[in-house]
Order: sequence, then structure tokens, then C-alpha cells
Amino acid sequence: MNLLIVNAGSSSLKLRVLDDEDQVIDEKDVSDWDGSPGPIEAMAGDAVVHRVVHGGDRFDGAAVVDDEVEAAIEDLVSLAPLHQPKALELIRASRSGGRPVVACFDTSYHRTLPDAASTYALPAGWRERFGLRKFGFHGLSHAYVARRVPELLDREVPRLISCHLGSGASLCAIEDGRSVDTTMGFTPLDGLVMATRPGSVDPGLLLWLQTSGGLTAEEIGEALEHNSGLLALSSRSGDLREVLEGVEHGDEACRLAYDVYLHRLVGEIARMAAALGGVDALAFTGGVGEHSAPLRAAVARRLDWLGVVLDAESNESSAPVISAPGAPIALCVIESREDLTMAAQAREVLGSDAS
Ligand SMILES: Nc1ncnc2c1ncn2[C@@H]1O[C@H](COP(=O)(O)OP(=O)(O)O)[C@@H](O)[C@H]1O
Ligand SMILES: CC(=O)OP(=O)(O)O
Ligand SMILES: [Mg+2]
Repeated sequence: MNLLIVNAGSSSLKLRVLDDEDQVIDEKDVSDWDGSPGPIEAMAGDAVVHRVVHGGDRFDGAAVVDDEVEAAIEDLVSLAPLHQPKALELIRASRSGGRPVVACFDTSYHRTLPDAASTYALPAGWRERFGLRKFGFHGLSHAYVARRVPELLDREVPRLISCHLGSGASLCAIEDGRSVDTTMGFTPLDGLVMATRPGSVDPGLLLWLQTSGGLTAEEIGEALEHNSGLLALSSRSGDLREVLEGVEHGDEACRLAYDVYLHRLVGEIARMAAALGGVDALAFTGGVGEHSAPLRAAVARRLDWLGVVLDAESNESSAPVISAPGAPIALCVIESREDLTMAAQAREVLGSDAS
């Protein structure tokens, strides 16, 4: 059975048709995607498999979409307003086309988070009433990294840090293949500085903006989703390539944007290392992680105290392994293949029909 894999990100739509050997037989990327389902309709595939960012408490794996599953996905719209509504629209369009539809969730890989990592120190009544906890995201990507790095290095990697750096960005601490900590939280706003999202900010600051700054929750939400992060700091772009270009031309705002991005990134990597009690390998994935040699070099320099040693030449060519030979921590560059995680999950829930 051929699968049409639909990966709707915050800024892009990536479509892949995989045959039953997982070979890509057709693909289409829409980088400035407007949210419309048009591009999907023209693509082949016997079933359509969608990435859905938030699966909440309801989904700990992929699901064949029926009315009840669709309603459960809709219930989670408020927790990921940048992603969930678009995915829902695509799912509805696919269902009306008559092909079987499967949903795969960014959150399900993180169901192994220990309580110490997933629990917010908030009133018990709130946690119970609202189901407040760290869910974590980009799980389809982190799961692929967890599988691919030991294959690539041809050895076991008990303590791995996966750095998914795209428009959205998150880290995952992976112990023996399982997620044990991650930087995103209840929503995909937490953690690292991203293209247009700020990552972690003092919750007191957000409260103050409402009580004393006169901003509404809607205004704050809009700024946190669309007008923060690299874009806000650089006043130029959320695209790290353009920020780095600005740095080269002496643009002070771009310099600050890059410094903040890096400061937070290396700090969070160190936090993941602490959760794992050490690191055997660190993997870069996502648009920035796969393609930005200068960013990877800067991260490596700032983590030399941890035992990170880069091989400059392999880094420049974005080779699969970019650490110096014999370095205590392996550094890998992994092409993000959420589609392969999704295909495996979809074949499992579609059962024998899918083989
Ligand atoms: N060579 C590069 N240097 C820096 N950033 C890059 C490079 N290539 C791509 N990017 C960034 O990667 C991001 C897109 O990553 P991707 O993982 O495809 O995003 P998403 O899936 O979140 O839409 C964009 O913000 C783009 O600026
Ligand atoms: C969860 C998330 O932020 O996804 P993306 O990186 O695709 O925006
Ligand atoms: Mg993505």
C-alpha cells in the first residue's frame, strides 16, 4: 500500500508518497504554505497519513480517523492554535476524498516522560481539572533520530540529545531510545527561541502584561505565536539564514538575536545533559540543524567543556557524523524524516491492509 504522508508545520507543508518499501515515489514541499488543502488532492497514495501536533492525553499512538477521533483532535485546537486548525482542515479534506486517513501525533513519543520532568509545580486542583502537564512536541522527528543515530554510529547510544531546530524548535533527552525530557511543554510555545516564538518567558511577565500593561490575552497570544523569537529580535526575519547575513553585515539587532538564540540553545542542551547524567551523542535535525554549519560550529564551541569536539571539515559539508575522530561525544546531522516514523505508525494501525 502506498502512503501519502502529510506534514503540516507552522511554516511549511511537506508531502511525500512512500511505497511499501518506504521509498519516496513522489514529493512536494510548499514553503510558504497558506493552509489550503489543494496540494494534497493532486497526490497519489492509497491512504493519507497526517502529522497532528497535539494529541493531548487521548492519543499515545497513531489512530485511524473516524468522527470521534476527528472531534478529539478538534478539542485540542486551543492548545496548538498555530498548527492544530490547519491539520484539522487537511484531515477533513482528506476524509471527504474517500481514502482511509490516519493521524500521527507529535506528543505521543513523549508519553515516557517521567513525572519529575512532566509535572508543573502548580496547584493540584488545576493540574487535575485542566490536565496540565508537559506534553512535548516534535516527537515524530525525535523518534526518528532515536532510531537513526545508533544505526549510523553502529553502536548503542544510551544517552542521546536530539536537537530539532526548524521554524519551531525543541530538544529531547533520549535514554535508551525513550524520551525522558524535552524543552516544549503543555503547548509548543515553551523552551528554545524559535523563528517567531519566544520559547520560555517568565510567567510573571505575561501576567504583568495583562494586569499592568493593558494588553489582552488575544494580543499576547498573537505576539507569542507570530511576532516573537528571531523575527522580533532581529526586526528582519525569523529565518536564521537572514539573521546570520545581518550579523555578517554588522547589524546589531541580528547580532543580539543570534546571541540570544545560541545562549538559550546551549543552556537547554546542558539541561538535557543533566537529565541524562551525561551525553554519548548529540544530533542536529530540522531545517536549521541540517543546514546551518555556522550554528552547529557555534554550539560545539560553546559546549567544549562537555566534551564536544567538532570536525570542521565534516561540519562544513553537513556530513552525517561531524565530531572529531575519537571525541567523547558523537555529533550527528540527521535529515528530518518524520515521514518514516509516520509511515511505520500508519502501517501498524492500518493492519494487514497496509502491507
Ligand atoms: N542553511 C540554513 N541556515 C539557517 N537556517 C536554515 C537554513 N536552511 C533552512 N533554515 C531554516 O530552517 C527553517 C525551516 O525548517 P523546517 O524544519 O523545514 O521547518 P518547519 O518544519 O518547522 O516548517 C526555516 O526557519 C529556515 O530559515
Ligand atoms: C510543534 C512545532 O513547533 O512544529 P513546527 O516546528 O512544525 O512548527
Ligand atoms: Mg517541521
